[in-house]
Amino acid sequence: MSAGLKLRKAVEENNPLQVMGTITAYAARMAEQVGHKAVYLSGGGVAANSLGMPDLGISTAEDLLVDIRRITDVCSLPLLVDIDTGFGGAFNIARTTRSLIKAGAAGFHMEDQVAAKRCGHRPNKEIVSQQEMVDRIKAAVDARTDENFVIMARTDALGVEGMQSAIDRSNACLEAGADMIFPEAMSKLEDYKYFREHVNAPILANITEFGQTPLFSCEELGEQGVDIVLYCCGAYRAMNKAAETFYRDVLEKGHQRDVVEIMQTREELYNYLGYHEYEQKLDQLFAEGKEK
Ligand SMILES: C[C@](O)(C(=O)O)[C@H](CC(=O)O)C(=O)O
Repeated sequence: MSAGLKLRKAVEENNPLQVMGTITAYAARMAEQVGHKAVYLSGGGVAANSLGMPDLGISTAEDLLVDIRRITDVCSLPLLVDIDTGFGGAFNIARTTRSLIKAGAAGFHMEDQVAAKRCGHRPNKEIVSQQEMVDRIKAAVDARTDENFVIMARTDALGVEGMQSAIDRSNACLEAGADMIFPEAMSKLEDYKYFREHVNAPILANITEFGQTPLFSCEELGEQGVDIVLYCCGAYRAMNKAAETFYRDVLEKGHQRDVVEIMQTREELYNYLGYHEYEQKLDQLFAEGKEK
């Protein structure tokens, strides 16, 4: 079953589907083993984690592809990827689409911001015309080499032009062949319901911390008709806070004894990695040589 089909099935079977942001291959392994059904690669996450840069359209498709391949190599869950504005014109979007499929991604979301984009929860966003966004979607649909690969249109119009524009843009994208819709930065719970009633396709709610959207629960969102709940950066933020605590504590105290309790143990790490199985394999493979 292709990754895209896996994602479509997961959306159908889970109401709503929780999609977990996993910034690294190891985090994806953890999310899978904890029991999640789908994972996500955040554009802001790649910029911050892999490049040490802000989410302002600085990363390239190749930056993303490196992280995608690492994740799909070790995690069998469908991976949804944030491709910002698609990394250029129609031919670039086509290339991005094909490269993501080859790298094993299940789908992407592409947005209607201008190329010099901002995080969706920041002020002063600018969006391209509806026609330009429709052309972006058409380029991706036309380039798709797996018809089940999910093309999700993200619209940042709500905070710029209002609800009606977000609905109109989403419907235009669906007509152009998009499969799912991501209305960015909703602030009211009932807006999801209204939006879903006017957009006949699965919709994603991005429940990102410290942004415009309150931390609605999965149950509350499900009641509004939301199909997918995205936790794009939560685990990453938690990891970063823990790392910062470690750095500060060791600097201040000259030892790490007080922060050991917030750490994952060596054994836990090894279990997620299958370290002991690897070791056994190594011993089996080279047993003969050792006996001599
Ligand atoms: C979804 C998002 O594009 C991301 O990069 O993960 C960001 C998340 C965030 O900044 O909290 C977004 O623009 O919403």
